[in-house]
Amino acid sequence: MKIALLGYGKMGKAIEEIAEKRGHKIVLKVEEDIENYDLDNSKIDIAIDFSVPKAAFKNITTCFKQGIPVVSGTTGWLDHYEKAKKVCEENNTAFIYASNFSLGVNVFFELNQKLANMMKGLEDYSVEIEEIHHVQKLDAPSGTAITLAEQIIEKNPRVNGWQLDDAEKDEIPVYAKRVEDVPGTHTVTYDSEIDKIEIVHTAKSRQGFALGAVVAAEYLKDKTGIFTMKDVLADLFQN
Ligand SMILES: NC(=O)C1=CN([C@@H]2O[C@H](COP(=O)(O)OP(=O)(O)OC[C@H]3O[C@@H](n4cnc5c(N)ncnc54)[C@H](OP(=O)(O)O)[C@@H]3O)[C@@H](O)[C@H]2O)C=CC1
Ligand SMILES: O=C(O)C1=N[C@H](C(=O)O)C[C@H](O)C1
Repeated sequence: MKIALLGYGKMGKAIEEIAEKRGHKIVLKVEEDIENYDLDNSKIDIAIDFSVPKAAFKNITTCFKQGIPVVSGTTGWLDHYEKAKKVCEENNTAFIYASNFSLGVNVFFELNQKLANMMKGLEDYSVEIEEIHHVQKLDAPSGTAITLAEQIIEKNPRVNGWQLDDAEKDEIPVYAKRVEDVPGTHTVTYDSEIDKIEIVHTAKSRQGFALGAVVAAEYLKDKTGIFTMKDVLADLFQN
């Protein structure tokens, strides 16, 4: 595949390494906030966007308007997700967004939903989420923590929302910590007077995120429509 990397920071570089190992070619690297770059759809099969929250929507929709499918992992821009989907559909191309492309985190998401379903009737337990990331991270809480919170809200009718730090009784408090060099740790805790249940995912490097994004790009390349990591994993486990 000929890949355009929109964002060539920590993740862009990790994706380049894995994509090249899997036989793909990086044909464009957009490293910073530049106004115009050459998106020639005859030279690009797919774009992978890991940039910054304020640039993601423009990067993604510029590709769609050229008929280029997009894998996006940039977090902190999701207020515009529905609009991005519309532009994708209008231009008959393809899109996958995931707050976390790591295969391990996607298993963790399944676990979180199952646990939320089991805990919804147990009123003595409160629930909270903690995420820890490196100090350069621009957004808080992480996209992954928001996905975890949304999954719990969907399963548990006693929970009506989430808040960073101070939450109301019917909301999930989400705590965001910033520590040098941490790639990403997420913990969901259910606590009662009697005991505590915790599930934790600890990324040891950025390799898992990068591999998942390249696998998603391989899945998306010749498709049309809006997909999620659930589709990618279903395809992976089938083959
Ligand atoms: N979904 C997932 O699995 C994961 C998602 N992420 C998310 O990916 C994003 C990138 O993370 P990370 O690589 O660590 O961050 P970095 O800051 O290391 O990289 C982002 C890069 O994007 C560049 N950039 C700025 N403006 C633009 C623009 N308009 N177009 C293209 N690139 C631009 C930045 O340049 P400059 O420094 O000059 O501003 C920087 O080099 C974040 O939102 C993060 O949360 C991260 C890991 C996994
Ligand atoms: O910025 C990061 O580094 C990460 N961002 C994603 C998020 O916001 O959830 C995914 C991962 O945790 C690393």
